[in-house]
Amino acid sequence: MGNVMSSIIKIKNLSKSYEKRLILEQINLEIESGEFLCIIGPSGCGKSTLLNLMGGFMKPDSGVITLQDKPVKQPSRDCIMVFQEFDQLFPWQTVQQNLEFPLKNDKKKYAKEKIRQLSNDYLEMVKLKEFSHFYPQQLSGGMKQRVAIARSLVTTPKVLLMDEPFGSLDFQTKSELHQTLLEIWKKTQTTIVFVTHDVREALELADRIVILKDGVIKQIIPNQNKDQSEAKMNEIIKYHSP
Ligand SMILES: Nc1ncnc2c1ncn2[C@@H]1O[C@H](COP(=O)(O)OP(=O)(O)OP(=O)(O)O)[C@@H](O)[C@H]1O
Repeated sequence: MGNVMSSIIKIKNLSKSYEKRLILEQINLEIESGEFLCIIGPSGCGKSTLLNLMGGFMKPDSGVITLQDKPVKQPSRDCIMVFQEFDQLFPWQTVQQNLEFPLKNDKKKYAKEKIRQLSNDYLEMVKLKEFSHFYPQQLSGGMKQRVAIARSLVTTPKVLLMDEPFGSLDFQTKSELHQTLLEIWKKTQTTIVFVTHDVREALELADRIVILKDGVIKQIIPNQNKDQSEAKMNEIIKYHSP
């Protein structure tokens, strides 16, 4: 028989408003363990709000989100967020020190050698081994984002939440990062929830694409075969555009 899939995140009847303006209305969604899910939708439709709720950075007005069947009440090491801004790195620390920081503070109390080994492994995964002694200000935007991804994953969270992480990068850098991210995702089997307003980016990356609009999920489009044809693009744009 086929795989038994299990949901790692369950969102039930979730609503959220800001100052009486309803942003998300009765959202229901289950995210499978190991899945790469993209959320797309027009600007201001509540994508970041939904991601922040999943990460425990804010509370819903009603409804519930569970991570491995436990209600999400606050941010946790199991569910890490990567933002669009590059300046999440500590400027006074080298690339390697930035990567080792979360490991040194992890409740697993890694030995020194293990910390070095893990940081080296992840630097290799994001192809930045030769830059381990560089400081963030010596790196390009794309490189900083590679470090941010490595730092988020080095403590092996269950879920990675990414809020338009490549939004301000050029096309070439973006495609390189897509490849790196897909490689790491396959290797680590982390569940990834990725917010973007770029249809092509969603088609390149996602197993499933959630289209959010007017406070509700308009459609969920399967994309296991990463079909980037014009027909598929149009299928999404049909729901996505105003
Ligand atoms: N803290 C807040 N207080 C009041 N309104 C807010 C707050 N945060 C977001 N909003 C509003 O809620 C709506 C949804 O915002 P959100 O950032 O979730 O949208 P988004 O889909 O991520 O947008 P974008 O694609 O432009 O980043 C927007 O209209 C925004 O102005």
